[in-house]
Amino acid sequence: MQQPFHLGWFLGNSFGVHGWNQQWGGTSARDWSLPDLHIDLARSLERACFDFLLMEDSVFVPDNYGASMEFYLARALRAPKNDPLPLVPLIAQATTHLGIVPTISTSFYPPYLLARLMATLDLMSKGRVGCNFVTSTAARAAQNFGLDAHIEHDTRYEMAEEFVDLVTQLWASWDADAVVMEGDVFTDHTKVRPIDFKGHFFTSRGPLNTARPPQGRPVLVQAGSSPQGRHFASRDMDCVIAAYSTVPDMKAFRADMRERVAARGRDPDGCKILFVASPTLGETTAEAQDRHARKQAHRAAAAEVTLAGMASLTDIDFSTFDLDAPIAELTTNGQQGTLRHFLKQGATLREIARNYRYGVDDLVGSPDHVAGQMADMMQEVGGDGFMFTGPLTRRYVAEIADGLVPALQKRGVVRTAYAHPQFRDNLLEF
Ligand SMILES: Cc1cc2nc3c(=O)[nH]c(=O)nc-3n(C[C@H](O)[C@H](O)[C@H](O)COP(=O)(O)O)c2cc1C
Repeated sequence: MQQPFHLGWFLGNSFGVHGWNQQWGGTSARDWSLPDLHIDLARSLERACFDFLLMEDSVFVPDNYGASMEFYLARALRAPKNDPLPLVPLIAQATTHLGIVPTISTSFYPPYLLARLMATLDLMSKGRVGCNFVTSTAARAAQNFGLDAHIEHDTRYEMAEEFVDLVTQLWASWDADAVVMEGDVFTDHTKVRPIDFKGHFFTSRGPLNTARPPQGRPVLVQAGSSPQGRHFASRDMDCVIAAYSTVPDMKAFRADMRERVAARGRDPDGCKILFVASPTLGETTAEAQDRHARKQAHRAAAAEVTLAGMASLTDIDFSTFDLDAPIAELTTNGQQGTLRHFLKQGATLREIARNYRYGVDDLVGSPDHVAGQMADMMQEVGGDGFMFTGPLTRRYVAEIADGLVPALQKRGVVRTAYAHPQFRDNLLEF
């Protein structure tokens, strides 16, 4: 009997514009700033017993392609985009078990504010939130927060580790049994303590002025893939998400992460590793193959969209490069692991744009066929699950939640019911 695996949904472009100029987009582009599409998504994921919904975020309008904001704004790529945090309580109200993971920048968020905000959300949702920690990667983002240039890549991760140290201590500044509500006493003051945190980057006295989060601390998630990103993730994270497109790359990442987690004195099974996947489904395998071929042809014809997307993640203006010249090694202060994965996919930029796979992209077929492919892949990789991602339309969500997941459930490889009320307990269940 195969060990079951976990399912998450990685919502790229988060609370931005979805479905604009796309078939099956319905009214979601016009209604982009309303929460309805996200709430529908969350309800579908819960019906399919997903562990969690992760909402990406970024805090800048890109101008990395052609030194102008035009490419991005004209196509609604990355802007406009609302802050995803206000969606969290709305989704929590609309669901009962789904984990909800907004993205937080450790480079720009004041740690005390973040600790209080996440504790509040964990209390409001009775223990169902998590936090995707990113260091933010764009110079433009840094400039929105008063810096001339972004903090150096590895230093950002040192800050991130200290940030997590501090917020974790703030969450623990109230004992679990501090609120007693006995006689005249609401809170036992002996169970609430200052933390007097004095780090290299951050200082905070504490304690938090709200109570301890029900999970002790929200579920901690991270997606860095450089050696520094992996090192950061290994100390505290409950879950690491990664975008690789081949089984050997997935296996190598998993083995490396588990080694790093063990080297920190932790049980490697305490840190779940989930891989990004975008299946293409059809009622028959032939129909799915046809859809996949059209998707690939579309990508090959729209090289600029791929290159502009990568430009905004790496601060490299690919519009200035010869698309057919051999591509040299490039360096970035942005997303280093992502750039490395991108450059591996061809000899020239045109070839890379044509071939580019963000995650596991070649799962193609009927729901039952893809469920078999995914089960086999997880068996080979060793765990711990997948993060679906793709163009957010209600049609695509239904294909995954109401087509593919029931096929996975039939095979017994994903859960059919939640065993626990809280997010971390479900994540660590198997
Ligand atoms: C699935 C996934 C989701 C991510 N979500 C975000 C995000 O919401 N915001 C962000 O700034 N970076 C995001 N990243 C980027 C990572 O935080 C990280 O910068 C990137 O993977 C490169 O790793 P490195 O910085 O360690 O080189 C994401 C990466 C992956 C693979």
